[in-house]
Amino acid sequence: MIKLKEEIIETLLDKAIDKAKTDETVQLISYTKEVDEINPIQFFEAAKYMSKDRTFWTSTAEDFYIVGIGNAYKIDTDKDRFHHTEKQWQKIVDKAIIHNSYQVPGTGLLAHGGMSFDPTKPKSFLWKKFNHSSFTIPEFILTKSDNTFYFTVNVRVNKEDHSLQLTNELRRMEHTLLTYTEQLPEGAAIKSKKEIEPDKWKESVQMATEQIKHSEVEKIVLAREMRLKLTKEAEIGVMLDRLITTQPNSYVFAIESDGDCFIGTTPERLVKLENKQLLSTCLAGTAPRGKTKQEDDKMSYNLLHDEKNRNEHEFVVSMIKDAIEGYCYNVVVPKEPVIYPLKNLQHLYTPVTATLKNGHSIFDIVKQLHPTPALGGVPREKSLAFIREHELLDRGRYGAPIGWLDSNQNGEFAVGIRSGLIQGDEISLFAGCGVVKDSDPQAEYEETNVKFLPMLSVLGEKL
Ligand SMILES: C=C(O[C@@H]1C=C(C(=O)O)C=C[C@H]1O)C(=O)O
Ligand SMILES: [Mg+2]
Repeated sequence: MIKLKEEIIETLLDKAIDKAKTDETVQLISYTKEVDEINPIQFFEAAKYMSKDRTFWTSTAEDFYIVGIGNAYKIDTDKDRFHHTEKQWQKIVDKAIIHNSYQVPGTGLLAHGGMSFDPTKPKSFLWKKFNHSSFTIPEFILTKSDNTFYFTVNVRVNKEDHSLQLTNELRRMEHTLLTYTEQLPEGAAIKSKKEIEPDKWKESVQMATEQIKHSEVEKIVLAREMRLKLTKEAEIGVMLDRLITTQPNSYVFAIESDGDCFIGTTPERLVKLENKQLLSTCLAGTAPRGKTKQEDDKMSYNLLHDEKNRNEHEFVVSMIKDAIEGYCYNVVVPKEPVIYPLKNLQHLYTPVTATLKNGHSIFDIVKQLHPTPALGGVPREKSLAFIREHELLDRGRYGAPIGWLDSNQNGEFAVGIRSGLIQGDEISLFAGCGVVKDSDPQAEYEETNVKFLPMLSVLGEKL
């Protein structure tokens, strides 16, 4: 195994401190080395008392993990978020001293974070700890890719720093993070559960169908909230661990912000970019899973041939295709969706592949795509206006882009659904569904119930 020699870190730090002295600026150093196998959940847990800013990301199908601890830099903004974040990020990348000999996507200097669903909506009390857009460059990152483990340190250096002192401090933190062996604590369970105004929500679905029948609006996604009280403070590590083992074909994510935590297990990829190759996903149209193989196959067949669900899905496909065409070439869209099976439900799925044109970034694509009709509606502005007026919820980060990007222009964003906001011993869960002209409020209500299950089940709810 190649390990970065400790002297190199010291040399890098010396170089950066000298530069900080001459330029009168703060320098950002990033160095990456390969380390022995380590469980990403343990790495996350090890930092429990070290930082209130931890980030967790995995794609369970690919066994790919990024876990971030602390922040070397934060790009936070409420206004003009794509432009501002991209400009800041580019500035940081241009000036940083990067030592990463691996070039593996998701290693080295990277930003991890997300945005709110609707930046025009004033922030409510529920989401007080989350800005409309916030990206962290973690101080310590563990990346697992192709069964290889990488440890990255991003450190800010100023002219008063001493390289030996800093090296010792970093070495101490590294030791704590990489050698933690405590068992996971006992998870919290559900003490009480409250659906927020379910009848009013069904009325809003009815109203949406009326609007769809009588105007040019064709689809509106409506979400609702369930508030849980737990037996003790939520154990984020335990929840992540359980989500990973129970949710195949999904992303499992967590973003902490000053003690609150947005957590979830979403199957919905917004965009993945690797060496200019782009993959986006249309995911809309839902059925439960069958109890037997035969019943399951029948439900898949019915979903694939159901006009209402195909309609819901098609809106997403045509929008994503239109949205990326100006930014990409070689856009390939299969003609028919296939089934995307999850533990508790199944979706219609169409993957879209393309090659990103030079001069564009993952932010350009996220900006174009969000919100897709899988979370907003058709047409975009009119459906958003309906949501703003009638939804009984501040979505905050629910349904919004969450993900990471590295300094080599790779990155991945998912849509933050099947998710919840943890606040100590309470959690708000969110679930929504695509309302079209022939939606039945009771059936949509039941669809949202199934979408709550992945999060409820890791808190001990028996299915
Ligand atoms: C809105 C959610 O999911 C979205 C709505 C779907 C639908 O209505 O069929 C399916 C997948 C997602 O695009 C959610 O899970 O909260
Ligand atoms: Mg649906």
